[in-house]
Amino acid sequence: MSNKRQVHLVAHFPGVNNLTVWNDPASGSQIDFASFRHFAQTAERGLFDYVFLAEGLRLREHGGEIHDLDVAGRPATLAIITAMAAVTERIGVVGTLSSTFNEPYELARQLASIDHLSGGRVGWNVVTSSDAFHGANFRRGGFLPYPERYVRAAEFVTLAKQLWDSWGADAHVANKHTGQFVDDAQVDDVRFAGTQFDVSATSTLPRSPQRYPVIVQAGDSPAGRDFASEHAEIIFTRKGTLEEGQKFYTDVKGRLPKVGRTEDSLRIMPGVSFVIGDSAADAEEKSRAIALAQVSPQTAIAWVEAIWGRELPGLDPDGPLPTVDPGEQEQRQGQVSTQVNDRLARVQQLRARAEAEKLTVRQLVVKETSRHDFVGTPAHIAAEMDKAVQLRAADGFVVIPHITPTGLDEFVDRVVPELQDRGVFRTDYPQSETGETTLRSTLNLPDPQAVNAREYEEAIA
Ligand SMILES: Cc1cc2nc3c(=O)[nH]c(=O)nc-3n(C[C@H](O)[C@H](O)[C@H](O)COP(=O)(O)O)c2cc1C
Repeated sequence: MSNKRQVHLVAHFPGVNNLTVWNDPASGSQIDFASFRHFAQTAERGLFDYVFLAEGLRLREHGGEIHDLDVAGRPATLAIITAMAAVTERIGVVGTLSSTFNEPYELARQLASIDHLSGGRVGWNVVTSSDAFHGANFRRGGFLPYPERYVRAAEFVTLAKQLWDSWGADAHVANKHTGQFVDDAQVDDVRFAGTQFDVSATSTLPRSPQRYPVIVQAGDSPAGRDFASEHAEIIFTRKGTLEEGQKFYTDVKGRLPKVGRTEDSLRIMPGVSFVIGDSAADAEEKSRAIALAQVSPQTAIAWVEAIWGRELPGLDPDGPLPTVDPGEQEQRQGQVSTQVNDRLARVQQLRARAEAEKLTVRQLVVKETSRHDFVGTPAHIAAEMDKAVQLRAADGFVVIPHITPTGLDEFVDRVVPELQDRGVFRTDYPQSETGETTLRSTLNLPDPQAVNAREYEEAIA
């Protein structure tokens, strides 16, 4: 292996936004297990670190109705990652699960179970979730005030780690001669009293192969970044360009020494899209066609209505932007990118862009929403990815195809060999001296520090 910094790759299952082209003839089901099996096995064939699922907790709405243009109705995360683990050997399985709406005891139990069942290949993307629209589905009946969300997330992860640590390494005795199954002295009761949780519990499970799932985080505020520097081993970010990436990378890695962590203990992985062509021109052409498929005429109108805060009957997607002033009606629920604080300012900004670049409604929405990060031949894409990693804009990428479930195939067949030829990507899954095959060992991450519960409780007292 070369001395160059190595590229990490993660495969994001498509399907939770308009970037997925579900009406392409090549697109398959987002529900059938065959889709998840194909995707996970393709990613494993490509030697990816893990397969990754985002999670939407409520169907999106537009004008008070289910938003009927986007993919909706995918099975729940924990069930899918468990099923994908069953049809793969080495690749990790990572799911997005909210710390605002779940309960630590139950989620810790589920994740430890999957860690056991998968031989130590599970990870958890800790998100705080976006708004009260999602919150209405839950017992809380709304949303946690913004400043408390990361407090809850930190308490959630701390309590979960105490539960995962509560069985000693040798507590599971199962001695057929003595008849002793469990060593009670090695199983601690967990008592946690924080501002969000008051829990007294005994874990029902022995320590799992990884002890803790690999912790991923997605959230960009200063509080989110602090949370990541304390708790996360991977950050999933949208900072996909070289400049944005380098700034983010320096900021987040700069927070680590303050909490006693090394640079290598946290990996930064932007989500990126790609379009592969036989030549640069071919790829550009494909990129334009995919962008148009991602933004149908109806999708363009719905997007503009969401920004304008009103219905816009009769709006021509191939004509100019509406001349009416924005309204006050929230059209879209459940999609962060269309929520605006100052509608008039946003509308003026869009009008200025449309005028300067001479864009129709649909062309403008394409420009605003469809960004293809890596466009070109396989060799070009590999070179650009390599460059971003060497220049510390990222440690690797969360690759997001636009077709379910076969959109990753071409990347694995054509871009992965180019990365290997450059000496920046593995040619096999690593074999550790101890024979470890956990996700954390695949990622080459250090063992995380055990949480000292007493210190934590003193700190928040
Ligand atoms: C790259 C990225 C991906 C995210 N994916 C999800 C997701 O799949 N499900 C979810 O509920 N929230 C997701 N979130 C939202 C976060 O949970 C969080 O609510 C949001 O980013 C606001 O937190 P912040 O102010 O720290 O950025 C994501 C955020 C980012 C930045």
